[in-house]
Amino acid sequence: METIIQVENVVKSFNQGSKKVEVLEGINLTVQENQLIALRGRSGSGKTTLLNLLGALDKPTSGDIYFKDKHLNKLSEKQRSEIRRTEMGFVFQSYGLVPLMSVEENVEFGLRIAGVPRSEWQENIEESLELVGLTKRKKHRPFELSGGEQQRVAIARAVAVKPKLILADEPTAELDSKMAFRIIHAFQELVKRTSTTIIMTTHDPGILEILDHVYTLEDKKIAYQKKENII
Ligand SMILES: Nc1ncnc2c1ncn2[C@@H]1O[C@H](COP(=O)(O)OP(=O)(O)OP(=O)(O)O)[C@@H](O)[C@H]1O
Repeated sequence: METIIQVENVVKSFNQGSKKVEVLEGINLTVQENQLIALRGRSGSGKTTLLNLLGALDKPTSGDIYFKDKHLNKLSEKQRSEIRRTEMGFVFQSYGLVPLMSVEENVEFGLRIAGVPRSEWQENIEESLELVGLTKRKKHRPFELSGGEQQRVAIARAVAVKPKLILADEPTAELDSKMAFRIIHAFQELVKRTSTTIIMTTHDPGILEILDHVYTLEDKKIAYQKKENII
């Protein structure tokens, strides 16, 4: 099994006014490919901060993060952006959809910038829109959709690329529970069928219960949660 993410002694602090606030302190984490991982923790515990570091959107104050064999902190901004574009998918709270593009064009745009061969676009678009239940809305533009539907477009856009790593910040937050489980099952299928790894944050006890790998951020540290202690 290939290690996709290796985090070693990562510390992250922010300057808030004249104060330096430490959010993460000595984080160590190894993630293998083909895993679906949930990250939980109370509001403000640093979940988004950690996802930003794993996705090379931000740099740790100290410590090392490796994506496959690449030391993320040592890469140039251009190299980091190239990795984000071609090997990672993001489902973040501001969905980053292009307002002038329809649902299917937004997904297609994701495939284009990730460098997926054009011959695969149509099938990937159809498959990913079907997964999130938006086939019938594919001609609509984001402003015609609800928050939950926009969230599902962002999920389809990430899933369509089948990247090495998907980072998803509360991807099911705005969905009803039936749709939330549908998305989680789609994630489970994706990690089973392709070499994708998914790291998602969630507070939802029903979702935490069905996932095999749950990590908790608490007191600036991360801990692996044994299945029987999750809820
Ligand atoms: N750019 C920043 N500058 C200053 N402080 C920041 C910055 N980003 C995050 N923080 C602080 O870091 C802490 C952790 O924030 P983060 O968003 O990672 O938490 P979270 O666990 O994702 O919370 P939530 O569940 O509410 O989304 C918070 O106290 C926040 O104010």
